[in-house]
Amino acid sequence: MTTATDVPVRRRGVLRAVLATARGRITAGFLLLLFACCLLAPVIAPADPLHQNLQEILRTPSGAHWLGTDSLGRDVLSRLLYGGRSSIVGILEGVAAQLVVAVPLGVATGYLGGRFDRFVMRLADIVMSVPVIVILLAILAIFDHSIAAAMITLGVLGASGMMRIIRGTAMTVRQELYVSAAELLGLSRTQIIFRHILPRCRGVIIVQTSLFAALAIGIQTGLTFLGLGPPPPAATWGGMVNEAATTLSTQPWLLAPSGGLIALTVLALGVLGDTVRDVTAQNHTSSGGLRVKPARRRPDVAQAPVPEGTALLSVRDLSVSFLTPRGEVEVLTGVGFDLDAGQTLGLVGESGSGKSVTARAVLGLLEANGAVTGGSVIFDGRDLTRATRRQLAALRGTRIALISQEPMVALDPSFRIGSQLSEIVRSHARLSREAARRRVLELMEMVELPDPEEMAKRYPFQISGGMAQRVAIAAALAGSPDLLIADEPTTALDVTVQADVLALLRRLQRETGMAVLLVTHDWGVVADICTHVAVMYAGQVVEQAPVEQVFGAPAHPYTAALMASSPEKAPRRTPIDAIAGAVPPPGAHPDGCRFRDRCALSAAECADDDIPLVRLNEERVSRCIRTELLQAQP
Ligand SMILES: Nc1ncnc2c1ncn2[C@@H]1O[C@H](COP(=O)(O)OP(=O)(O)OP(=O)(O)O)[C@@H](O)[C@H]1O
Repeated sequence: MTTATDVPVRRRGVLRAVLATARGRITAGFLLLLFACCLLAPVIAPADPLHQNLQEILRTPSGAHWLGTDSLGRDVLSRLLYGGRSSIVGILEGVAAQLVVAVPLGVATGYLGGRFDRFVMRLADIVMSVPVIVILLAILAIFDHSIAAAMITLGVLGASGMMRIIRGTAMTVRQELYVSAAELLGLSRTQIIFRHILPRCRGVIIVQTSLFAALAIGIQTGLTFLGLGPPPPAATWGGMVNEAATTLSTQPWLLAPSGGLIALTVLALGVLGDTVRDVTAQNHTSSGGLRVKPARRRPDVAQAPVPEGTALLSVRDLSVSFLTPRGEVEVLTGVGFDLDAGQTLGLVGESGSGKSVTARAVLGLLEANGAVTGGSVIFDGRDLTRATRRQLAALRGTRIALISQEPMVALDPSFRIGSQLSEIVRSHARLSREAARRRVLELMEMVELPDPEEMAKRYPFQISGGMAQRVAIAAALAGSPDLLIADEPTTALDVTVQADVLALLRRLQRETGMAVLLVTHDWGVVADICTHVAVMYAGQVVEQAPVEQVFGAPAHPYTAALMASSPEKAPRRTPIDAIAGAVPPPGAHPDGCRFRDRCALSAAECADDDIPLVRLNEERVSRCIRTELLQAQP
């Protein structure tokens, strides 16, 4: 789900997420310290880097010379610090040149495409074929050994690689639905580039920049080592390595400070780049830089309508947080429910109550800025919150399948439906082409697609939304899952088609005996196919019970209000009884009962403490202390 707030979330999130990892903190800290020390060299260096003392040549570290002295008795630490200044300035010049060329061109070619893209790409091909070292040597000769000129040239020549990568990312983002929506809403190209494309490219830009910086240090050191940089006695890291090499047999220590510092700097830049890549990649199982707390057990919470241990899916005390510009916000708090084979549990609630996040957390598919911070998701006896990415990937599609609101998004428009289904079928079982074809036709029949043979030959854009949802259901069934998670599977469909798809889901569930977790905000859908319902409000389950009991008499004022506001319940031509106010955003919930500000039955004690789930009967729980009052109402 992409919200209007996503862009700033990502902008602030990368730095925080990098710093939340140990390697991010260590490498960023080391580089910052190095940069600060080098830039402050005139203030902190213990000696003049050019001052020679022939009485004290080739000394090992001592109190007077922390890193020893070189063959002319100069203080190695001071020379390293001063040499670092020119290295850093050179790197910054190269990085700046690379960014100035690569970012605008990469974003523009990826987003605009067309002739401009083709022209720039051909130019990039030519630049990439140029031998960089020859050009650098020529530049150094022309510009009198100017490292700045060499680094700027390196930045410009290296920009074509970075530009290609940014272009690829921009092309992907261009195809996202929210970018199309922004275009339809009339945002200008510049606005779209700055609001949507650039923030998504930020990760790759940082990664490429740190890799380029590492490369630039290597090349700069090589050039100064060969004496192609500033002439002696100027302090440069490469020059120091050169000096150390000449005295290697008499004083091997001399190589350690310069060689070690160069190696550490290159390593730190590489690791920092990797860390940025890891936190910005859509690594759905990463903690997104959030600290995972052990499950908080609340002994007073009676949230197990099905006895613990027997349910196929048992979500216990699940908490999920996201990193946002306002810091870490808890979006789910102690969510719990059970779902057994053959049951269909409807997760209902207003927009923003946490239904989709719950479904994604069960699948281990939270966005990179989110993480499960407590609780467990026990599926068939295994805690999925502790499963590795590989284990989760092995479960998804086989034992747990997902169908979403937008079936078309899951179908690749460039392949025929039959071939896409066949690929999925063959990923689950080793089947010959012919056996896979038969299985595809069988699945298509199962989901009641008319004329499967003919349908298999069609492309996704040649079928309707309802048909596409049936194809998506067939794909989900290919692995014979035990649990099907359906996130608003009928919301995008025509009303008549909705009924058909629901009937299909009901029949398939009856025949296969799978459990279904259905996210919806439609009570009609709940009444139609659910056996149980869990009502969510502001990141908590406020009531869970079998559907008949909920429809008989809601046991939470929110359930009652939600049902009353349902369009299906309202008599024709009467206004819908909408719930006043809105779901409080995560992080801004009132104390005590989260619904109390909107609740007609709210009393002073509702604000006192967190309201626990109270067991009303064997199969029913409610997070309300005034349930009797509600049920006494006509
Ligand atoms: N990646 C994210 N970063 C920050 N906040 C998020 C993220 N994803 C979801 N949220 C927040 O979590 C809350 C619950 O979102 P969720 O999508 O689960 O609601 P929902 O009940 O499914 O609503 P809807 O029916 O509109 O999809 C919302 O306040 C949403 O803004």
